Amino acid sequence: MADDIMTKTLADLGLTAQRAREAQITGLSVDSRLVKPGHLFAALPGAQMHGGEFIQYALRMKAAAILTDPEGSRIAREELDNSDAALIVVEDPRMALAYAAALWSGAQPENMVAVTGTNGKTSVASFTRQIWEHLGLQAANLGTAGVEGAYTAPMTHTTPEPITLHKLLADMASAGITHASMEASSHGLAQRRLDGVCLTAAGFTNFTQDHLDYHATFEEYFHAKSGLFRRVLPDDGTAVINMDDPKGQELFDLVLARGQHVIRVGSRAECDLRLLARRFDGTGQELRFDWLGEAYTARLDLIGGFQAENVLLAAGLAIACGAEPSDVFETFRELETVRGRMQLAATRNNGASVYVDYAHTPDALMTALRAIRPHVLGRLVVVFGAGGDRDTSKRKLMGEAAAAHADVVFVTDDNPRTEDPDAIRAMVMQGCPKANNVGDRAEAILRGVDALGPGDTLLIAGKGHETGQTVGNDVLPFDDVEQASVAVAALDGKLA
Ligand SMILES: CC(=O)N[C@H]1[C@@H](OP(=O)(O)OP(=O)(O)OC[C@H]2O[C@@H](n3ccc(=O)[nH]c3=O)[C@H](O)[C@@H]2O)O[C@H](CO)[C@@H](O)[C@@H]1O[C@H](C)C(=O)N[C@@H](C)C(=O)N[C@H](CCC(=O)O)C(=O)O
Ligand SMILES: Nc1ncnc2c1ncn2[C@@H]1O[C@H](COP(=O)(O)OP(=O)(O)OP(=O)(O)O)[C@@H](O)[C@H]1O
Ligand SMILES: N[C@H](CCC[C@H](N)C(=O)O)C(=O)O
Ligand SMILES: [Mg+2]
Repeated sequence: MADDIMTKTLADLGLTAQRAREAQITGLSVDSRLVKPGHLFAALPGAQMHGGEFIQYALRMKAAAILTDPEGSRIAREELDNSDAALIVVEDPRMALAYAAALWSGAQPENMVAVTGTNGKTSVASFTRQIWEHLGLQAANLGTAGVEGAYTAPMTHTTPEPITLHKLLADMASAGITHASMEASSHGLAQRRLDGVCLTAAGFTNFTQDHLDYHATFEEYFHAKSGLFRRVLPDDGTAVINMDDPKGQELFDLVLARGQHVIRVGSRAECDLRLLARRFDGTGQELRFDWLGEAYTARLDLIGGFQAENVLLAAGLAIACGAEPSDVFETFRELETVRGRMQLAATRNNGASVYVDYAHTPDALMTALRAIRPHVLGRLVVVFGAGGDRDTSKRKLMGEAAAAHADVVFVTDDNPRTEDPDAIRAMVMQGCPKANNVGDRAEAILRGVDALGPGDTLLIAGKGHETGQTVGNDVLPFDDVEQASVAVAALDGKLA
């Protein structure tokens, strides 16, 4: 059975070697530690170092080809000169790798859509998949929470690097998945991870602060996101844009200049899918909207106005892939909240509710608190923290958002990673000096639940679906939904 190992030539992978050397490629890798004999090793320019530094190790592991940029080939000139391996030097090796990975793995689900934006990617990708499922299609979504739907698999990244991504897409296609929605993170876009994906449509949710640890400026962060429309979405693709976001118009102008199709979503008069009115109640909301001037009403069993925006964007993506609009709108009442996004986690004996949400940016925290407010009769309590080894400038802003939009605030730990948790909380507290500072997250949740009287609501923000607390390099089991039940059980004498 050893001879069933797949091999491809460089030409099969769309690559041309210098010095006209050919090679039979047995696999692709970006990490020298994973190179096997016959692999193509992509030596990429990194944030910490240049992958060119590792070409010597890849050659020692018998890599058959090296893909890199002029800098990488300069770093390893001597080793490359003394080697038989084929050498491919291009200006953008990440882009070349993305296409090579697509050609290596072959198949993708026929209808692929991607969604970018600071907040809402996972939610939109999930709602799109749920709409497709209700229309009887074989569908999956992939991103922060792994692959979900008619095909499931764990994932370690929101947008995995291309070798992993295309292996997954090929496996999904061969399992019969015809429709897939994926998240395009700004890291993924900046690093060309999804450039080899054949998109039918691409969606934009919103643009606010996050990841300023990775992107040097706001402009660079937006430039990475807009790459989905400038570069990845083909000329005949459809852009689905939330026009309520201030960046919506800029993207609309961009896709119009490229001649792509566009579906505008939002509450503004020019929108194709336009939200006209909504009414909130205890368990969800009623919507009135129109599609190209024709009016519809629908019920959503989802908490929070922003969920309606996410659902309409998902509807736009499904329509862009050919679904009948009125059939799409019929599915709205069936849509379920994404795990850890405005999820009702527990209810106290006095009727007070506890929600878990993944808000981990200043804007998301404000949005989540404002979204819950119309459902709250009494006080709104929040428990949240900010992640370690991540954008430090968002911490104080998150504190300010909590102080401005909640009545009682508990600042706690959220994945301190390798940072000092006390120092992270101190930075958050600068934005909400009157808050309670409780490092232990379980204790903070217990105290948050204890503070709830009749009509009050607690929002536990920041970890959503996560099942661990990362302290140093250890991941300790921790689940906000579970902790909410434990706290309610302890205080109200219920079984957890
Ligand atoms: C910050 C970031 O995105 N880093 C990615 C980047 O690594 P880097 O530029 O830092 O790499 P480096 O350490 O400088 O090394 C340069 C090159 O040498 C290679 N190398 C390194 C060491 C070695 O022994 N041998 C070797 O070959 C590395 O694989 C790399 O290709 O390029 C690597 C190869 O493509 C990625 O694996 C790596 O993702 C890391 C694992 C990561 O954690 N990324 C996170 C931040 C991320 O992408 N997150 C987003 C979601 C963000 C969000 O929306 O919240 C995501 O899509 O998941
Ligand atoms: N349309 C929206 N506008 C503003 N905030 C939103 C919106 N949708 C979701 N949020 C907030 O952002 C949080 C994260 O939502 P979601 O996981 O869908 O976003 P994401 O873009 O996938 O995040 P990540 O960058 O971590 O992958 C939610 O828990 C909610 O608080
Ligand atoms: N994908 C995001 C998730 C952040 C979630 C929050 N719980 C944190 O750890 O900061 C990140 O890695 O920045
Ligand atoms: Mg996500």
